[in-house]
Amino acid sequence: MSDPTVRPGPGSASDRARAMARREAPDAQSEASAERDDTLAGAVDRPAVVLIGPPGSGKSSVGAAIARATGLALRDTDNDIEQMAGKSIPDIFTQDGEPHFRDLERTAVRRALGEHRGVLALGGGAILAPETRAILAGAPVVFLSLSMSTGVRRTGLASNRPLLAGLNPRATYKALLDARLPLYREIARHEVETDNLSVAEVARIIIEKLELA
Ligand SMILES: Nc1ncnc2c1ncn2[C@@H]1O[C@H](COP(=O)(O)OP(=O)(O)OP(=O)(O)O)[C@@H](O)[C@H]1O
Ligand SMILES: O=C(O)C1=C[C@@H](O)[C@@H](O)[C@H](O)C1
Ligand SMILES: [Mg+2]
Repeated sequence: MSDPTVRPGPGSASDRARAMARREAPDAQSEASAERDDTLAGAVDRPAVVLIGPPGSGKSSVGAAIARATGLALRDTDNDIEQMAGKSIPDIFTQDGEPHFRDLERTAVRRALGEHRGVLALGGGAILAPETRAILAGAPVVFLSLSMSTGVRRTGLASNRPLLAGLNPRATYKALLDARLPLYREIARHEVETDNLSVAEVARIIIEKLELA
């Protein structure tokens, strides 16, 4: 996978973006940036890194570790969706249904891509939307991959993942992986296999690959 932005020169757009991200509040949203929403999504130098992967792959925890280590701001579109809806993700699924959740998610991802310059963690199913895959083209997307057994273990104790709440989590997780793997790989610039790595190790690999520090 080629990556034209991994080795930016001094004073490059990426350097400026990182400097701005350190100054910016994570969810600062000016009127101007709201207007830029549609036009700038997909621009190559924003955000600094976009994390994708199935539930439990570590997008939120690795994102937080990268943010701590680099000083970049962290944004997680799952949090943005909960703010937009004024309720938790399980409540959105239960009360409004998955299609409504996916609508909110498309909007949240488009906004975040247009205005956030730091570390961006996406929800596990965000890449299901063709529109989202299209606007991710050119962004520094990192796919955190993992096996079914690791995914089931990491998500097993959490009750906040409505898609995995069924009777047979292993089969559900396998079906989810099978359906999504080609989509994650279609848009990823880098893939980090996380089964045998700690959160800190995954974060360090990404920081080095994308020269974020
Ligand atoms: N590389 C890792 N090694 C060990 N534990 C990990 C690793 N990555 C994530 N975890 C643990 O797995 C759990 C799920 O991680 P996390 O919430 O970051 O996943 P996620 O990709 O954001 O999931 P979701 O799509 O549901 O938001 C957490 O308890 C986290 O500490
Ligand atoms: O994998 C998925 O489809 C999801 C993952 C989470 O991050 C949340 O976005 C939501 O629970 C759906
Ligand atoms: Mg998460």
